[in-house]
Amino acid sequence: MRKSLQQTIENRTLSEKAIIPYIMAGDGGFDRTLTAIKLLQESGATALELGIPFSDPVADGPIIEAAGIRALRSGVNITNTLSFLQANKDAIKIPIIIMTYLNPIFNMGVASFVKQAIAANVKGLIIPDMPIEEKELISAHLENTDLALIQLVSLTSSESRIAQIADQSEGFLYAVTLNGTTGSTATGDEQLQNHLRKVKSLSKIPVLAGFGIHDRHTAEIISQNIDGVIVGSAFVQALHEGNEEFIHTFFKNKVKLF
Ligand SMILES: O=P(O)(O)OC[C@@H](O)[C@@H](O)c1c[nH]c2ccccc12
Repeated sequence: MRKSLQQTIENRTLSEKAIIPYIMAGDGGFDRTLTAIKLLQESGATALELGIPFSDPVADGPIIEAAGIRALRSGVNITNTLSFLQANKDAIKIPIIIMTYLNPIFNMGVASFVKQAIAANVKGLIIPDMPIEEKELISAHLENTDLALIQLVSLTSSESRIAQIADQSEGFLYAVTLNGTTGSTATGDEQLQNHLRKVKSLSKIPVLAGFGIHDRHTAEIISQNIDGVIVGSAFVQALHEGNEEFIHTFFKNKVKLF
């Protein structure tokens, strides 16, 4: 089933690339998260990746880890994040993608998690510590829903592995641009461009790149041969510091922040 997240990404203006910011749920309080979501959607974000704070965020670098610690300290978890989304469903116009590790989902119970995510109008899921071989644990609960289970390919995945993962991904395919944690620095060098061209050629669904994309310039270079980018640490940092200028520059506009 082709899920609506894929359609949203394909429907963007042809000349434009999709931009999906990642932010940490409840960093600075849920009021601030709502303000940030409104700002980003008005600025032109295609969708939003919302991270659930977790005590052992293996894929995350220092900026997102610190945001996670702030959120955890103020009591943010998967349940109150979904309640927050459900309560603000009408104000949130862009598709929300939840990024969480497997453990919090299992703690909550997969069926109950899926039910509440759907009630909160969540459109996508990124679960970085779930290998594709185990996706049935979640995907069995997603049949006939509009919740897309997004898969990741890494720089070291073989061609046949990329093809296999692309085939099973929903919404879009997430191409990780570096071997490391979030918040490192990616460059759009020729080797990466070749890799992304290859990923794009092996995928029937849109391809977005993420990890280390820290400014507009890098986003433009990296998205040349694919459909768009995901940008986390740079937005998390800018929002934490109240740095409106960074967001204006990234989206090339002037929507008011706080
Ligand atoms: O922070 P960066 O370098 O811009 O990377 C994207 C990213 O933050 C987001 O997609 C993400 C945050 N935590 C993750 C864990 C795994 C995969 C992806 C993510």
